[in-house]
Amino acid sequence: MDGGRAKGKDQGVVDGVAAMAHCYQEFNPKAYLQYNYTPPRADFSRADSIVPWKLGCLHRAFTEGDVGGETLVDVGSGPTLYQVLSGCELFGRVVLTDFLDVNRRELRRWLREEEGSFDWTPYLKHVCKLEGRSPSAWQEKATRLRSVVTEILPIDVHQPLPLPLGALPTPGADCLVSSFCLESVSPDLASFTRALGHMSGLLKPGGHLLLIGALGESYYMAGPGVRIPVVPLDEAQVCTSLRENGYALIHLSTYTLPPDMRVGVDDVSGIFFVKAKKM
Ligand SMILES: C[S@@+](CC[C@H](N)C(=O)[O-])C[C@H]1O[C@@H](n2cnc3c(N)ncnc32)[C@H](O)[C@@H]1O
Ligand SMILES: O=[N+]([O-])c1ccc2c(c1)CN[C@@H](CO)C2
Repeated sequence: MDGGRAKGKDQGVVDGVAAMAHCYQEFNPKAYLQYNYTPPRADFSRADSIVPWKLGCLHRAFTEGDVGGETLVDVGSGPTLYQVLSGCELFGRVVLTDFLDVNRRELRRWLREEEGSFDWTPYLKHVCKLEGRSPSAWQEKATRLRSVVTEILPIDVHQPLPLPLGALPTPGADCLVSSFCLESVSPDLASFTRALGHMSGLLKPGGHLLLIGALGESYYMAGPGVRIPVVPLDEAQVCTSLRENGYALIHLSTYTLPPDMRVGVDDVSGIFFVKAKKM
């Protein structure tokens, strides 16, 4: 109770979202990259490593022939670029987005080839191999990526209009990709579903959504002592949220973490990959 009045549902929503935003003030991009995007989770010599699985899903989804257009938006990019390594070959305009300036600055560091940026070379080489190209084509891919990433924008999926007005052409993006964002920024399942709806407002009807997320995760570490709560999801909840937001599911696949991929930085049990179409 606040001042003797029962808090309305809306106030509860505002408080939950504000609490999540507060958690993210301590997000440490370098630590996050170290925890999740280096071996064993990013071990390209292991068929059962998480990152090669994600890159394989993205490669297949982008190269089946039904996805295309001008604009690809990545929602909640964080400090990572792997999400668009396949998509960058299909779209003339790739928009990266994140809630935090520290992450947007980390992305710019790589795009501008500045000192101290994360080394995405193994990822570029792996995706070139998936594309049937020589791994030595990784520099071409890096050049392509740098040429099509036109903006790195602030975003808030809890706002009905998550991006600055005018950021996208009127019909919306041709394709959205988002990974580990919605469930790790929402206080509960209802908020996750609402945020999916807000995000979908960025996508044109008939456009495609590629969504990667955590299953059964209740927290993750975003730096030493920085523990961020996560909405624990199961596949059925993901499918229900998609349906409630007007998506037709095209494909859902899941990955179950082997014991040695559980490295103490979260309690995630599985990963889902969704390809869906906005009806
Ligand atoms: C778990 S990280 C995911 C990063 C990256 N997409 C990946 O695949 O690893 C979640 C990201 O969501 C961002 N975020 C936090 N609050 C957000 C909000 N309200 N709207 C959009 N993104 C938000 C964080 O800054 C962080 O970069
Ligand atoms: O194994 N991974 O590739 C990987 C990458 C990113 C993340 C996870 C696992 C699990 N936790 C989420 C935050 O909710 C972030």
